[in-house]
Amino acid sequence: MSKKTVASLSAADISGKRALVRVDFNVPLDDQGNITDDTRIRAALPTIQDLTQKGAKVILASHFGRPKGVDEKLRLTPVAKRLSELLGQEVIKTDDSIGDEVAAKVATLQNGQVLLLENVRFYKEEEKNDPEFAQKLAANADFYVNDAFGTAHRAHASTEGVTKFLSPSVAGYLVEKELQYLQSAIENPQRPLAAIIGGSKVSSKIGVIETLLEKCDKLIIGGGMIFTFYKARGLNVGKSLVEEDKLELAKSLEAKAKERGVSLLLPTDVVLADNFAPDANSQTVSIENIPDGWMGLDIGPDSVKVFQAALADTKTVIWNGPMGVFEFDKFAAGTEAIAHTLAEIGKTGTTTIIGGGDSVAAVEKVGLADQMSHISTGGGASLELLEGKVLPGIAALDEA
Ligand SMILES: Nc1ncnc2c1ncn2[C@@H]1O[C@H](COP(=O)(O)OP(=O)(O)OP(=O)(O)O)[C@@H](O)[C@H]1O
Ligand SMILES: O=C(O)[C@H](O)COP(=O)(O)O
Repeated sequence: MSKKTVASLSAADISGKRALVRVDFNVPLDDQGNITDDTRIRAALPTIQDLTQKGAKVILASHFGRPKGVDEKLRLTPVAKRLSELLGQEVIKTDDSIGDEVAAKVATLQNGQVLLLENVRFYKEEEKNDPEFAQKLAANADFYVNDAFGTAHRAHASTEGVTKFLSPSVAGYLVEKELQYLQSAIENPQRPLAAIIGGSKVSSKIGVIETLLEKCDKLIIGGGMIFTFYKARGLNVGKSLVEEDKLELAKSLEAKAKERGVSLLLPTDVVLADNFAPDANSQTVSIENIPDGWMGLDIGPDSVKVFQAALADTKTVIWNGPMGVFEFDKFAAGTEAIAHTLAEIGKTGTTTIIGGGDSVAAVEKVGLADQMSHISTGGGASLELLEGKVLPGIAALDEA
C-alpha cells in the first residue's frame, strides 16, 4: 500500500498526542439492543491497542445505522460497553461528537486512554462532508487514523473531510490488511483466479462482474441474478426474480466472457419454491425444466458439483454474495456447500477472500470464518474496491 500507516508512527512521534481514529462500529443489534456480531469492533483492536501502547490519547469516531438526526436507538453506548470488555479498560463515552462536552472530556484524557464519540451521523453535516463539521471533529485531535474500511467508500466528514485539518492522516491496521488482500487479489493474484458472485440482483453487481471479467480466469454466478441470465438465454424461469431491463446486459456479459476466454459458469440445476417463505414446498429441477408458478431460491446439488470441480485447481478465489436465500434453512444448502468448498481448497494453499455483507454472514453461520484467508469487514467498500473504484476515505490519506 502506498499510504502512510499507523505502523510507521513511533511512540516518540505520538506519545501524549490526541489521535482521531475513524472506525466502523456499525454492528448489528437484536431487538433488545444487544450486539449480535462484534466482528467489526474486534477488527479495530490492533490499531487502538497500538496507539494506546505508544502513549497516544485515542478518540474514536464512528457512524451507527442511518439516523435522521438524533436517534436514541442509534447511540453508541452498547458499543462502548463491548469495547471496554474487549480492551480490558474503561472506554469513556461522550453524548455528542463535537462541542464543549467532548472538548472537556478530551482535555482530561491521560496517555493510553480511549474515548468513544457519539454517532457522527446524528449530524447531517457528516454525510454531506461539511468542512465546518469536519473542522469541529478535528479540533479535538492532533492527528488522524482511518481504520474504518467498511465506510471507506463514503466521502464523509469523518472519513474524508477531516484529513484536510489533521496531519499526519494515516491508515490503520485493518484498512492496511483489507487493501493488501483485496487489491492483490485483483491486481496481482496467484492464478487461476476465480470469482464467485451471488446475491439478489444483477443490477447491483454489474460493475464488479464487468471488472472481474477483465481479471479472472473463471467467473461463477449464483443467487437470484441467475434467472436474468437464463431468461436472456430464452429459458422459462417461472416466477423467479428477473430484471427484465437487464436481459440485454446479461447477454452482453456472457458474450464478453466468451470473447475474453473467461469461463463463465451458471448453475445447472436449481431448488424451487412455490412461494417466498422458509417453509415453502420445494423441488429440485434442471434449469431447462423450471415450471410456471415456481421460483428458484437456491442452486442445486449438480451445480455444486460443477462449481466444486471448477474451483479445485484455483489458487485465488473471491466470493461476494450468497448462492441462494440462505436465510431460509431449506434454501441454504448451495451457499453452505460453497463455504465448505472454499474451506477445503484453502487447506491446500488457495487464498480465499470473502467480500463482505451476506456472504460473510453465510460463512459465519456454518462456522467456517476462521478457515478463510480473509473475511472483509466491508460490504459496499469491498465491492467498490473489487470494481477498481477509488475509495475516498483511503485516497485522502497521506502518501507513504
Ligand atoms: N434466488 C434468489 N432469489 C431471491 N433472493 C435471493 C436469491 N438468492 C439470494 N438472494 C438474496 O440475496 C440477498 C443478498 O444479496 P446482496 O446482493 O445484498 O448480497 P451481498 O453483496 O453479499 O450483501 P451486501 O449487500 O450486504 O454486501 C440475500 O438476502 C439472499 O436472500
Ligand atoms: O455497514 C456498512 O456497509 C458500512 O458501515 C457503511 O454503512 P452505510 O452503507 O450506511 O454508509
